[in-house]
Amino acid sequence: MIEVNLPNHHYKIEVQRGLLKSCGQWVANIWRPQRVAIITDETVAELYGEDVADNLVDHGFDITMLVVPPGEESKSLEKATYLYDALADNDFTRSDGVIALGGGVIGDLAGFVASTYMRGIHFLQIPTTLLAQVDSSIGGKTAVNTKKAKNLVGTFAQPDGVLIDPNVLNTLEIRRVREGIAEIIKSAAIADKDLWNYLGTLKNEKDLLNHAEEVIHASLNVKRRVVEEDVFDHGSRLTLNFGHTIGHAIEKTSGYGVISHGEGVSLGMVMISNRAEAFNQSPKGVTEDLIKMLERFNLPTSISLDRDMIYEAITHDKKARGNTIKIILLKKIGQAKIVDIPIETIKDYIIEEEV
Ligand SMILES: NC(=O)c1ccc[n+]([C@@H]2O[C@H](COP(=O)([O-])OP(=O)(O)OC[C@H]3O[C@@H](n4cnc5c(N)ncnc54)[C@H](O)[C@@H]3O)[C@@H](O)[C@H]2O)c1
Ligand SMILES: O=C(O)C(=O)C[C@@H](O)[C@H](O)[C@H](O)COP(=O)(O)O
Ligand SMILES: [Zn+2]
Repeated sequence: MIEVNLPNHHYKIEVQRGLLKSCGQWVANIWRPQRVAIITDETVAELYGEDVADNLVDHGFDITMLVVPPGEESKSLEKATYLYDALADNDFTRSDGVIALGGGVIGDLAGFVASTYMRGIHFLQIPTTLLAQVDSSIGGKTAVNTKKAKNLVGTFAQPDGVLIDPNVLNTLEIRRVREGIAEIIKSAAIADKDLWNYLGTLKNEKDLLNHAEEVIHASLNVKRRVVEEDVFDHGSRLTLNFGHTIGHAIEKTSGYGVISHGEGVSLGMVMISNRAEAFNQSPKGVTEDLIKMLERFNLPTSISLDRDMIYEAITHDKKARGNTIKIILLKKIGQAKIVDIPIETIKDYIIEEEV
């Protein structure tokens, strides 16, 4: 069990194989019996929806299932509006709660809806992808995308608890497993050399899944430490955005969901490090180390893209302030730094041709 201690909030993350089957008891330890909306997507609903709902009913909860289509396109204001209406139609009040059951899309969307419906109702996270289990379910960033940019509209809102059952990863497609690994590699690269070295002992994605509990714990601890230090993203938390400036822009310009979040982060980490190395802002060899680690888990490391389109998307990045933007670079493997540059200069970090 991991505890997250924030200035005005404290919650527990439980990581245990098979825990989903007894989630009713876990929820009952946090909430008294009440109305609960399970927000999920069609794929996850089919696989785990009934088990979770039945278990909660057995513990006295009154369940409403709210299901959206799977995929990044559901992280939208349109789906948020659908969910607000559904909560109101089912008479949800501020003493009721939301459970986000799914990947990062569901976590971000359900967290956003819970934190804005009636100015905020309680929510829990039950992440079902590796990415959500190691990154998005903790830390309290919620968001939806707009036509202009990824995660343009969102809140900081912490869950009352996070339940992680690594067994659910058995049904995950391998491409989805890789996406989670991209965020794990990011966490190791910015703040945990031991985790980096450990990842280097694993053969591939399947081998990593065999060691899921250790890897999930280590990644969560990186994120927990960073979030506890800077919950509102004013300073050190920005390092969790390594690879995301260009990554988010790639996701947006490819059409949400075509290049996934994890793939964008993988490409973004390589691109920014490659240029930083050329400009003597990161040490020689760091990009090659990153590429080797990403390739070990079959993540993409190069792409052809349109610099102007990527630049336009980056101008809406939340790390921009006036005419400058903060970028995240590696000081070395296991340590990151935040560098302020004029926003136009980001063009020098965007490589158009496949490398
Ligand atoms: N809030 C944060 O701190 C944070 C951090 C990282 C990423 N994110 C966001 O997370 C999103 C990406 O999350 P994701 O990669 O989990 O994508 P996702 O939620 O779209 O899930 C990927 C796919 O896996 C399916 N799925 C989920 N669980 C499954 C299971 N156990 N078995 C079989 N299929 C399953 C889903 O239906 C979906 O089709 C992005 O929008 C990204 O911006 C947020
Ligand atoms: O929690 C954070 O802080 C992160 O930056 C984690 C990222 O992996 C995640 O993708 C996050 O949603 C990005 O946030 P944003 O502020 O760039 O929208
Ligand atoms: Zn991310």
